[in-house]
Amino acid sequence: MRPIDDAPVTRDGKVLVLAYDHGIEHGPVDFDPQPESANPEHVFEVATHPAVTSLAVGKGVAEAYYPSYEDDVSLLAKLNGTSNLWMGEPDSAVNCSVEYAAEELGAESIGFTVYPGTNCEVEMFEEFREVQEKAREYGLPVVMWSYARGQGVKNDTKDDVIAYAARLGLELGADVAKVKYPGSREAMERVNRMAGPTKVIMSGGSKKNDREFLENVKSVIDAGGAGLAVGRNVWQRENPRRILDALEKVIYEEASVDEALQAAPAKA
Ligand SMILES: O=P(O)(O)OC[C@H]1O[C@](O)(COP(=O)(O)O)[C@@H](O)[C@@H]1O
Repeated sequence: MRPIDDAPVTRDGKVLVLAYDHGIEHGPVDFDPQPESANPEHVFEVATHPAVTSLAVGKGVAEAYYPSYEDDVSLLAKLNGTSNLWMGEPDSAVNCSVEYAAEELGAESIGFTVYPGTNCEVEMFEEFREVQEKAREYGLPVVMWSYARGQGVKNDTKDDVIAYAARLGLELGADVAKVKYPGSREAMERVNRMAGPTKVIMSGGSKKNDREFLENVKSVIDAGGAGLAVGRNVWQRENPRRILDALEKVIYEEASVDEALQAAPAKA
């Protein structure tokens, strides 16, 4: 049984995960462009925007801040993560269980990173199996951060590699596969086909200008993708709610990029 369609973590079948696990994955450097983004409370406030279907954070941030927001934000518990200080083959430490996420944190969905192609792939696939099966017991949808990288991967932005990463989401039982943007609408259509019923969402990436960012999102939606998981392109902006207004138009209202930009003008 796939729990995604009825779950409160989608809106009209679409997905906008606000990602905020960067304190683990990248460290303080990501917060420097907008210092207030280092304060989880600021990002929880941003996550109350109606365009956001869930907020992805690790266990510690969830424990400290989610109790004040559980009525207004849907928690996606990110169960594994590794710091940028780690210099080994890509891997990710499991630092929270599905049981803890569901029973203690109040999570409504689960996030888990898998690096296909790493020398740690066997262990990561096995860890994902445990998480996926336990999440099924709790009826929680699973979002797989599917990032091909490691010694087996020559080019992690190649469309073929991204299509493979999305396919692995289907093969391993993810409800949603989060992949890098493959560069064009055509490439994204193939990525979607490979994933079957697994919803595919694009990873936001480093901060871009409004138009370039929204055009990438628009091509994902036009290609049949479900949406995106985005961190820096929202909370590294001075006015995160403005870009969320524009994303709301593009993702849920089939607006063009021009329409979305007009509805959320820079000097509103
Ligand atoms: O491993 P990478 O590519 O450096 O980025 C990982 C980060 O990107 C995300 O997947 C998405 O966030 P961004 O939109 O800021 O790229 C985060 O969840 C994660 O912390």
